[in-house]
Amino acid sequence: MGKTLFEKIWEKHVVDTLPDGTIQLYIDRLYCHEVTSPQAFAGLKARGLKPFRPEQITCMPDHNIPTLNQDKPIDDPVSKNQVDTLEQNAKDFNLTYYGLQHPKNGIIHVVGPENGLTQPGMTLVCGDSHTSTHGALGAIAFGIGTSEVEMTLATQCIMQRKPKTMRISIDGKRKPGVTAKDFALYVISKMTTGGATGYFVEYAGEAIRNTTMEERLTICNLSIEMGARGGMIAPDDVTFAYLKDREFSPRGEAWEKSLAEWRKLYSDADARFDKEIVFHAGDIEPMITYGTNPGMGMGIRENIPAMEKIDEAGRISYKKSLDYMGFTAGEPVLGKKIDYVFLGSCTNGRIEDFRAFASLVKGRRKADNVTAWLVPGSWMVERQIRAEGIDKILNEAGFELRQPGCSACLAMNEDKVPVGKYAVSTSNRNFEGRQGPGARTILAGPLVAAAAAVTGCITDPRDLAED
Ligand SMILES: CC(C)[C@H](C(=O)O)[C@@H](O)C(=O)O
Ligand code: SF4
Repeated sequence: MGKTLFEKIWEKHVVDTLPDGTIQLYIDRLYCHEVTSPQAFAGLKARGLKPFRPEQITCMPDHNIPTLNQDKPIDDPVSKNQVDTLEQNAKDFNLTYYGLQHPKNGIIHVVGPENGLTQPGMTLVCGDSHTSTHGALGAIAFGIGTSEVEMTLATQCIMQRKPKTMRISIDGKRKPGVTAKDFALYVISKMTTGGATGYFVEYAGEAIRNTTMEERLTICNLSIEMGARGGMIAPDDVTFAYLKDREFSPRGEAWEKSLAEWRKLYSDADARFDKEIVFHAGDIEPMITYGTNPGMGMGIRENIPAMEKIDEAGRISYKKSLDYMGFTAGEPVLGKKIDYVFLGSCTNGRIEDFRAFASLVKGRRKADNVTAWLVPGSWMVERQIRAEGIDKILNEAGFELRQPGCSACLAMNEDKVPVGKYAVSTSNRNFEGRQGPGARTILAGPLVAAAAAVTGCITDPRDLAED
């Protein structure tokens, strides 16, 4: 029987199998950020250990950093301490560190791929659930806890149970105006937030094959929001073209050698998945969420599901969720006034997202009732925005660019949405309080965010495109 993409990579990385079936898995890359690494480094130090493979570890602060005045000391003492601690740990152990304002700093899940650190066939971990993003390049990438960060620092291995495999295919061609974020929100709305728990997902099908590399990163990023251990896409010419000549990509003869290996990374025709699911791209509309988890999503023109449509057991929490959002079951969300727009995060903070946003706001003006935070996912994205003149288009439309970081995605810095206010956000989580205490988050792709930013309310971007 053939092998799945997941199995091909997994099997190459198995070091040992314990009597109880637990696998000791070799890890090619460990990424560390400031939130989930301090105790891991402290544990390492307490045991007198050193990182086993320091050259395979990259550290950078991203969660706590301000998006203005990054040249000044961080005001918030807790944030400052976390960032300083990561810098000190990286220094103590001689690890690669991209600190504040370093040209390669940014959100770890944006920086890894764009520098060619993440490559097909790798195993890769980080103390962060959205590590699933890196699977877009055809790698096994997943989030781990802090004690596992410590284990990986010390041994470059991790103890894991082999997850089940699931293939989610999206067949056919997408409609105009539908983005990768819409694919992801659609899939999660159908799967629910627990629908892929225990599985490692491979995305396949015509509509996936026809995505750009950045779109694939968006899709894999959201895998965790349906409970999946990770998500991945078989590498192909799109992947290889993206990786060619990136700073840490192999070069010359090594590139050719890697390419020959990478071309073997696909699921064989007779490979068996534990679960197969098929969706049709033509069914997918621009999406928005109306509730307090990423599975509560719908086409932007639809009405919020009526109470009768909800299982009786779920009605109390459904009502609670809508109450938090200030929405009523059965009503449309289209036309609702909003207060904030956040373009950014490891989901939609890449150059293509800024291009998409700019394409729609070009020649229009930011709505007066909207505060907009446009936060590039990294300095590399920021530089490209300027090189392409996108910043000028944004400025002319009344928008300003901020400095890179996680920012309002989880509001660990000053970028907090005030209580009761609505934010259309291109990030990945709309949990209660995620963007600030009492903040109300509506998840969407960059085009829906742009349409909201210029109209001040929830607007179908296709209506503007037809103006
Ligand atoms: C802070 C970190 C542990 C967390 C995660 O694991 O995802 C964060 O990145 C998030 O998006 O909620
Ligand atoms: S951008 Fe958001 S989702 Fe991504 S790592 Fe940062 S906090 Fe987590």
